[in-house]
Amino acid sequence: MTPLLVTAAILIKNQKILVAQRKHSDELNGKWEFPGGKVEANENTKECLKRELYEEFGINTAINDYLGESIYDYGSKIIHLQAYFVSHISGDIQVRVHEQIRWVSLSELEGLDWAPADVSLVNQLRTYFQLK
Ligand SMILES: Nc1nc2c([nH]c(=O)n2[C@@H]2O[C@H](COP(=O)(O)OP(=O)(O)OP(=O)(O)O)[C@@H](O)[C@H]2O)c(=O)[nH]1
Repeated sequence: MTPLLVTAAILIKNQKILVAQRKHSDELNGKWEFPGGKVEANENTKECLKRELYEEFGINTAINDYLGESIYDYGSKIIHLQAYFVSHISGDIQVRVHEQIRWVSLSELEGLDWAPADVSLVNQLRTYFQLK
């Protein structure tokens, strides 16, 4: 099975990280994730992330450093997540596709019910900021 390439945004403001909860109707039923989505045929990962953040929240962003990746086998599909640090450039956040969003501190990340593929990214983020 070919892994699906999916991007994820680490958007930090006032030392809080933006996290988003998938809809309860969704396949990952209310799990928390870093916003982003599937890379389309005509774009690279950074272009994908900018597009997804505009579609999901109506915001313009700049895509910065690469954090890392997580490859997770859900059984029916394999997700290859690639995460980047992102800056919010303009536009007020409108929650268009998620159940809700939250701004959480690094230490609060661990208490959320994450999509399984994201657990490794959360750990990488904590390591990046040397919380482990
Ligand atoms: N965006 C995003 N997707 C994730 C994360 N973790 C994770 O397992 N996924 C999975 O990766 C896939 C990406 O789906 P998506 O629904 O966000 O992407 P999309 O907007 O391009 O999809 P669509 O066009 O089908 O609505 C889903 O299967 C989702 O369950 C994450 O942190 N962010």
